[in-house]
Amino acid sequence: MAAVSVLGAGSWGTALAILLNNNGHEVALWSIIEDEVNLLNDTRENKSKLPGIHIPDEINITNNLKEAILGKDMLVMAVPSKFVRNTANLMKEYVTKDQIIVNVAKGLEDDSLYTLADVINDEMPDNPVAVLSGPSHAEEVSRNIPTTCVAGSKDHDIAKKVQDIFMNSDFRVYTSSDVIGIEMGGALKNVIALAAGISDGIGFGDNTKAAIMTRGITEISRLGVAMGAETQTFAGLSGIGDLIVTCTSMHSRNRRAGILIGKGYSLQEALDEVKMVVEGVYTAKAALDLSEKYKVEMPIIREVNEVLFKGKDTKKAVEDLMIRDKKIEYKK
Ligand SMILES: NC(=O)C1=CN([C@@H]2O[C@H](COP(=O)(O)OP(=O)(O)OC[C@H]3O[C@@H](n4cnc5c(N)ncnc54)[C@H](O)[C@@H]3O)[C@@H](O)[C@H]2O)C=CC1
Ligand SMILES: O=C(CO)COP(=O)(O)O
Repeated sequence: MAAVSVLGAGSWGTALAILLNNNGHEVALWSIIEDEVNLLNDTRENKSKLPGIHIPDEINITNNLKEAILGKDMLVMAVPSKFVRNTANLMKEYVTKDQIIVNVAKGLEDDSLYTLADVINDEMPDNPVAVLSGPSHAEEVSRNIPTTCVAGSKDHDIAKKVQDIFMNSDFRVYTSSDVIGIEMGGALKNVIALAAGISDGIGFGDNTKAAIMTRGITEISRLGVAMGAETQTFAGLSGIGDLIVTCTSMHSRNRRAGILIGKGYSLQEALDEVKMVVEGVYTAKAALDLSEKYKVEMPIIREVNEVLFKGKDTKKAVEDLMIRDKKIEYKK
C-alpha cells in the first residue's frame, strides 16, 4: 500500500481521493481554500460537487501543504489547469525527488502553450511526472461505475506504479508512453465538447454532433502528431474515448456550458451556471495559438474561439464550417 496525497478538492480530486482510500492507500486530500477544507471536514461530503457521496473518515482533509506532501509516495495534482503552475511552485519547497507527481488536470498553459506535465516538469525538474486521463466523470467514478483510464509516463515503471495504485475492479487503468498524445487529447477534447454542446443548444441533431466529434478528433490528432504524439493515441481512451464521454454526457461541464451558449447565454452566464471549472474555455485560445505555431488547420477550434471571445453568432459559426472549401477525407 502507498501513501498518496490528492491536491485539489474539487469533484475530481474528491472522487480520486475516495477511490484511492477504497484501494487501501493512506490518503490525504489538500485544498488551498481553508473554507472548503473546513466544510469537507464538517460534513464529510462535497455537497456542491458530489452530493450524496460520503468521504471516508480515514481520508485526511487538510489545508496544510507541508503535511499533505511529507512522506507521500505519490502526489496527484487535481487542481484546474490555470492553478497548476502556482500549486507546483508552492509544492517544490516540500517535495523530495523520489515522489511521483501525477497530473490529472486537462488543459494547456495559456502563455507558454506548455502541456501541464511540462509545467510541472518546469517547476519540479527532479521529480518523475506522469499523467492519468480518459473518459472518467467524477460523478460516475465516485459511484463505482466501471471506468477506464490510461496512465502515461515515458518511464514504463512509473506508468506501471500509477496503474498499480489506481486500478481496481471498477477502475481499469492501461499504461502508455505517449504522454504528449494523452495530454493533447485530454486538453483539446474540452474545446470540441463546447462545440458539441453549442450544436445541441442551438437544437441541431445527432448528425451535427457526430460530425463535430469526428472532425474534432481529426483536428486534435493533426495538432498532436505535429507536436510529436502518436496517431494511435487519439483512437484510445484519452483521445476518442474522452471525446465521446465529454460530447455526450450531461455530467460534462464543457458540454453543459456549450449548450447554454448555444441557447443564447453569454460566456459568463454559462460559466456562472455550470459553477465547476470549464477547462475548454481556457484551452481554446492556447489551442488556436498552437495551431498557428505548428501550421495545422483547426477550423472547429477557430470557430469556438470566435464564438467565445468575439461574440460570433453560433449559427453563423456552424454555417461557416459547412461552406468551407471542398476537402478530401481520404485519397489513396
Ligand atoms: N470533474 C471531473 O469529472 C474530471 C475533471 N478532470 C480535470 O480535473 C481538473 C479539476 O477539475 P474539477 O475537480 O472538476 O474542478 P472543480 O471546479 O470541481 O474544482 C476546483 C477545485 O480546485 C481547487 N482550487 C480552487 N482555486 C484554487 C487555487 N487558486 N489554487 C489551487 N487550487 C484551487 C479547489 O479545491 C476547488 O474545489 C480539471 O482540469 C478537469 O478538467 C479530469 C477528469 C474528470
Ligand atoms: O474530462 C472530463 C471527463 O473525462 C471532465 O470534463 P467535462 O466535465 O467537461 O466532461
